[in-house]
Amino acid sequence: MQVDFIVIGSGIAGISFCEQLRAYHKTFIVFDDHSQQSSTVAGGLYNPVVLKRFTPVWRSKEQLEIALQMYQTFEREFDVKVDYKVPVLRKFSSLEEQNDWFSASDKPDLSEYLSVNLIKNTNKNINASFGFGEVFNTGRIDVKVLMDTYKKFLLKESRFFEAKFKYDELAVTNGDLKYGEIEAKNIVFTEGFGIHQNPFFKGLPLLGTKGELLTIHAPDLKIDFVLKGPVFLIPIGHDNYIVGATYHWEERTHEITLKAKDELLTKLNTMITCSFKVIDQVAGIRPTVKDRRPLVGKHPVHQNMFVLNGLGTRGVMIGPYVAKQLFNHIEFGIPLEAEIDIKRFQ
Ligand SMILES: Cc1cc2nc3c(=O)[nH]c(=O)nc-3n(C[C@H](O)[C@H](O)[C@H](O)COP(=O)(O)OP(=O)(O)OC[C@H]3O[C@@H](n4cnc5c(N)ncnc54)[C@H](O)[C@@H]3O)c2cc1C
Repeated sequence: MQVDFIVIGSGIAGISFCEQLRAYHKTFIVFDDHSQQSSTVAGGLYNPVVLKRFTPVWRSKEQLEIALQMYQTFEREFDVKVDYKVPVLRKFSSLEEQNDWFSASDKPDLSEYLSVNLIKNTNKNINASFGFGEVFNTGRIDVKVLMDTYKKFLLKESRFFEAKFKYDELAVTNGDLKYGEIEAKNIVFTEGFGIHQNPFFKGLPLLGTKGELLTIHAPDLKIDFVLKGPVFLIPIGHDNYIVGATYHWEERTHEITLKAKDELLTKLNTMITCSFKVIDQVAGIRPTVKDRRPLVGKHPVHQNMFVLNGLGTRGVMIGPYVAKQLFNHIEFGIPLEAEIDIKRFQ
């Protein structure tokens, strides 16, 4: 079998890159062994503002434009709904925070994202005496539907190998790539935290930040917006809500922990007063990077070997943006932005 690309990983990074390949009619196959689950568990939220400090996300405008276009195309092509345009309300915990918000909303790079109206709380099940500020251009991608749909599509086309990619079985001779019976012009690694097993790129400073989320069932809560307090509370339908997430830098496993559950429940209990039941808990490792920028680029020796990683805490927005840059770089020779290029670590 001959293909233009082998892609290792079918998380948000892998799917975003494959969507570029599909748009340009490239042939490709995908390997995934489900060894990482950052995308599988992700809350799927996109939001152009850092809500702790009221600053814009790096390249927020460009990221949103490219990402929303990709999800829209995805919905059209595969006839599924993945993009839910849900508002995010930031809960204020003091008058000082309200003031900080209103001075931020005056800044040119934030004014289109932060509402200037103070929203009063009218829901008796929410604790928010200082009210909320609304963030515009936010939403939630149903990453599970995105991934399931894509896997089904790839399986139908016989392009999906549900197997571990064994790095030592990749033969690289004079620039030709061969893996078993497969000959490829290029290979792109989108393995998330799995990069640490990859002999070609494991030297890159991917740190990894474990995160855990709960799903709760809260029939009395009745909110149709994302509530941001000490944690996010994200409505997902049927009176269920995602609560999260935690950030832990020392543990690097996919095990759920009681410690994280307690931490999330303690924070949640400062936000809502009604009763609820925890119905699920999940964990994953975010592919975070030392300088908080993605890891994109070409292997220093093998010219047809590439990496697309380091999507960090915001894969939904940044994935399509960097996938497009990598594709344009490979196919049209357009230089990568210096800030995302792995050359910065060489
Ligand atoms: C708890 C939690 C909540 C989050 N919430 C959000 C959110 O609300 N919004 C947001 O934008 N981001 C969120 N994120 C971050 C987001 O999940 C990541 O940025 C994103 O999923 C990274 O995608 P990825 O494709 O790079 O990596 P991954 O999702 O880890 O995908 C890598 C894939 O490669 C496969 N793989 C690895 N090695 C091999 C191999 N040798 N052979 C075959 N397959 C291999 C793995 O099985 C995996 O499927 C969250 C993350 C966590 C953990």
